[in-house]
Amino acid sequence: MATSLKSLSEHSSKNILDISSKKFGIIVSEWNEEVTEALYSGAYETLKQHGAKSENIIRKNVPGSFELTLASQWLAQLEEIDAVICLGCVIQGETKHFDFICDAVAHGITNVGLKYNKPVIFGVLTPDTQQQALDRAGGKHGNKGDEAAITAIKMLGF
Ligand SMILES: Nc1c(NC[C@H](O)[C@H](O)[C@H](O)CO)[nH]c(=O)[nH]c1=O
Ligand SMILES: CC(=O)[C@@H](O)COP(=O)(O)O
Repeated sequence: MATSLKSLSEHSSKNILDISSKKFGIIVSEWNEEVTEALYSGAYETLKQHGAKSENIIRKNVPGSFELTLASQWLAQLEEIDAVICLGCVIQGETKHFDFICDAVAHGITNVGLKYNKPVIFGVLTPDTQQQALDRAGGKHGNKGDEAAITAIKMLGF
């Protein structure tokens, strides 16, 4: 279902896990900062609303989405981290650079989750335009950061 047909922020809180003792790493790409800061706010607030303690939410920044993979490995390898949320926004430009980044990040963080056997969440927007990004970072289609946080919680309750 396309995002345009549902809100990224809509979710059921039924049977949600008690996450008061869970520790989360959130990695934020600095590219398209207006968007990624909105994603971070959504993810942070959603975790808090569901019982996470602020001292158990560890934020790290990376230069761009391509660096999310290595940074997710640095956090996922820490025994005390229960889940990692990767937040970024890769906007289509004139060249194929977009494709290489998106492909690398999607495959990269998938492999980190498999390697360390813990949730590593793909909270990366891959829009064609800035407006599409803003629409999904607290705009008319909700907030991808909310969705990423809920996904992490649900995976911990698997
Ligand atoms: N164009 C975007 C980038 N580009 C930077 C890369 O992510 C990476 O930091 C660089 O290639 C050095 O390794 N990053 C984004 O997150 N969003 C973009 O739109
Ligand atoms: C996704 C990117 O790296 C992209 O924004 C860079 O733009 P361009 O493809 O025009 O160099």
